[in-house]
Amino acid sequence: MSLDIQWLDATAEDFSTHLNTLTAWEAVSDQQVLSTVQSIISGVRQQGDQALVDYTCRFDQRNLASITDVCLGIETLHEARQRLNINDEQALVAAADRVRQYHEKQVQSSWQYEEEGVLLGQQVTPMARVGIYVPGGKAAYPSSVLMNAIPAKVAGVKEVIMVVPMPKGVVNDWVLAAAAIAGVDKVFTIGGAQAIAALAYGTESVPKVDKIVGPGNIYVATAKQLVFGQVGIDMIAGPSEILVICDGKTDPDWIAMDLFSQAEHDEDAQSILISPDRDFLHKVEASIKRLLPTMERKDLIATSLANRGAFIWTPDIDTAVAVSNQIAPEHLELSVENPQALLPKIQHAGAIFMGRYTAEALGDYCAGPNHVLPTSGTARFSSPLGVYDFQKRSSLVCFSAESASEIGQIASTLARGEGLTAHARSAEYRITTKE
Ligand SMILES: NC(=O)c1ccc[n+]([C@@H]2O[C@H](COP(=O)([O-])OP(=O)(O)OC[C@H]3O[C@@H](n4cnc5c(N)ncnc54)[C@H](O)[C@@H]3O)[C@@H](O)[C@H]2O)c1
Ligand SMILES: N[C@H](CO)Cc1c[nH]c[nH+]1
Ligand SMILES: [Zn+2]
Repeated sequence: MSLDIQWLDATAEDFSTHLNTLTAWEAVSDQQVLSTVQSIISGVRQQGDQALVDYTCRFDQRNLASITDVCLGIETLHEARQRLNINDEQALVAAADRVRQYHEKQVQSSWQYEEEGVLLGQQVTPMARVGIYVPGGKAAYPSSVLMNAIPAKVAGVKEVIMVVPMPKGVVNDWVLAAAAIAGVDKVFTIGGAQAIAALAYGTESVPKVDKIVGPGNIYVATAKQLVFGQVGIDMIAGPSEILVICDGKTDPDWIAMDLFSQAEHDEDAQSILISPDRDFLHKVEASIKRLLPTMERKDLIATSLANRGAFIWTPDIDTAVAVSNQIAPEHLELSVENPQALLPKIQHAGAIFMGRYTAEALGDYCAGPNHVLPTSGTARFSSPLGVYDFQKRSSLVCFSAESASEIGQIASTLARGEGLTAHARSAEYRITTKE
């Protein structure tokens, strides 16, 4: 099988240009996708359930009589769980337990403090109803059910509505069982932009939610970007990414398979290996050539590697880290002897996998941390999906008569400085003049 993958040299003059081309991915950059998504969103807003039925028949090749064919209640989820074999069910439960334990550490609590007649604080409350998008086009993702729903439930969200496309109407027991285990309240087997529009605006059957989280393809990402403001969103998650920094001493087959692990998600997934050892890069290339024909998704992997795969040679590990910081990858594997020593130098990465034994795939399923992570360089400013995404904060303010009088003077002065006399007088009513 022929292999088409870019080779880059970090010391070359045109390196940055190549790197920028390789790493650029933007949801709302494709005009055709944008106009398709806009028209789907307005279709759902105008025609509600009927539009959902029509789009789902068209895009997921389903034969639906009515919207009720895509609504699944809790009993259906539990029936799917019962159908799983015991080993598979136990693996899901074990993964869910690890994910829950990790996320319980993220819970933020309310706090208050008092100083001289003033009480100040922050009250933390869960969102009431959230929508989780679970991708289901090219593959089904029970692990994404756990990663999206568990933090919501740990945060205390009362109602978790899940949407997941079910191409050709093929029921995936894994996905439904994961929803049962994670405590999802309702499932609609719809996907793409139409599912996002339904959650954002509500239809006769799909309840409008406060926030939509979860990854998806370009239609999903574009739709999330367009409905933001109407509802909250977690992030715009693009195609999966892996960047491996290796000192050249890990088994090349392991690294080849780690690169495949993200390439097999999507034609636009990004898989990059950086090493200061040129011979090692060649060994990994040989491993890829040998192993690729053995892969079930060999064509998808080959396309992905050709589109956005790269071997990057750097003069040393520090330069490898600098290049990685420039890319800000979703997943960063530090396949080196002492990953702890590199940690302080890592500025941007969604998740950091430390040491030769820590395959990124463990993080995708059951390590504990969330696998919904910032992609496309957004790790520069955003973080993994977590309990904090489902909690919101209200400020608390309480003044005694004396403190209202004292601090009110400052408010009054500033309000008059802004020319806002109602503000000023509101504060002044509470100012008591001392005899
Ligand atoms: N970041 C993460 O945690 C994570 C986890 C799992 C998957 N992913 C990513 O999620 C993505 C999943 O994509 P997917 O396609 O498999 O599933 P998906 O569920 O995101 O998309 C499927 C839907 O796309 C819509 N669609 C497809 N073609 C269309 C067209 N021509 N016009 C209008 N709508 C169309 C359909 O409505 C369909 O239901 C991949 O990029 C994968 O890398 C990310
Ligand atoms: N690697 C994906 C996130 O980028 C998550 C996933 C789910 N299943 C397998 N992998
Ligand atoms: Zn993965």
